[in-house]
Amino acid sequence: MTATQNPQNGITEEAILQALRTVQEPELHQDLVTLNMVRDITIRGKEVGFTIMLTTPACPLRSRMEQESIEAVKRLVPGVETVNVRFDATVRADSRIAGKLNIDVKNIIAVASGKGGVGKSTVSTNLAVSLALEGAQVGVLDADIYGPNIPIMFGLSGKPRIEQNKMVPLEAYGVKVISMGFLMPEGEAVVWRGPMLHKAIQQLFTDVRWGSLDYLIVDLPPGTGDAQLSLAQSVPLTGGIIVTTPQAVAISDARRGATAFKRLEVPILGVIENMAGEIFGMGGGEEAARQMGVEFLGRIELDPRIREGGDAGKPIVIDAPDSAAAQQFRTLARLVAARISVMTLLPDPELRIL
Ligand SMILES: Nc1ncnc2c1ncn2[C@@H]1O[C@H](COP(=O)(O)OP(=O)(O)OP(=O)(O)O)[C@@H](O)[C@H]1O
Repeated sequence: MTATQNPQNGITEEAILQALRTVQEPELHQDLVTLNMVRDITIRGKEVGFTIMLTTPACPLRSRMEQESIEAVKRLVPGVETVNVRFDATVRADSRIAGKLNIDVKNIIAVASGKGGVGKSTVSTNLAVSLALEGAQVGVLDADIYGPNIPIMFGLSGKPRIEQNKMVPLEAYGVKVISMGFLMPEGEAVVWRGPMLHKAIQQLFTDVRWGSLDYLIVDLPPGTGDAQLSLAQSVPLTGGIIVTTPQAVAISDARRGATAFKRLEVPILGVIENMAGEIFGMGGGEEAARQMGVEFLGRIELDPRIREGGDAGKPIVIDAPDSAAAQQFRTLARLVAARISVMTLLPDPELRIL
């Protein structure tokens, strides 16, 4: 930590840190100094500055922290006239992943649904692109062996290059993408079962040049069968997200999904209700989350532009960034990132399992 002390006017690094001890990180419920988030304090006359190191670039509460920090320093350190707050971010790594997989991925998030067609791939895609738009390093692993349509949603086609025996992910909108579809012979339906499936899924994690990733989003096949089991056994998952639609049938499927995650000891980040609106109604996802005792992460409304953009390889957060649905995806991404930073802070991973 560098600091220019200015003892003449009583403004010291220690006094600034003392003031910042009164500012809480709103999600983590501890102060900025205890969480080691304050860096590079500078003091020039009556002007002080420092960097707050966020645990995710997608932090939804940064303006609140900025305001509270400025107020605290001005109030508690006499003589300070100007406070410049800078932000930087390092995403914390999930301790369950570090060292277990031979890849540099900090967090692995699985997106699941009890049944097909509820918008799981749409959520995976827009969530990934939203996190990348916030400045995070993001990858998507399309493990949906029944309908690997992530490449279409990203507008990607062709096979990945092989470099030194590893696949190089294709890339769009700042997101690295690998799909089970790339491994399947074209036009052939492959029945992946048991050990074959297990091996194929594991390869998508370890035999790919992911580079450094903050978040790897895994689009699971719908349902709660072989593939999900295999995945949860092959790799440590930071958390799972369950996508549902507002209808009752979808909700009971979602509940099955939650039960499967719990059995596999995968922490549940929460439930997303997709396609909410006049046709399907709304509120079902929230009710399902309540019944399951997990967090409700939000609602994405039904918008034909989501389907059109998906088919054309242009996620709505890029194609119609000002639309309500795009804003809902952006908010969702910030919330998921915040939930993960809280989770990775917990000392005992067992505590995370709801
Ligand atoms: N909120 C929405 N509004 C309008 N259309 C949507 C919305 N969400 C998803 N869709 C459309 O619904 C269809 C199914 O979505 P998607 O492929 O994401 O579902 P899925 O659950 O991944 O399905 P699968 O089980 O086939 O993998 C797609 O055509 C998609 O564009």
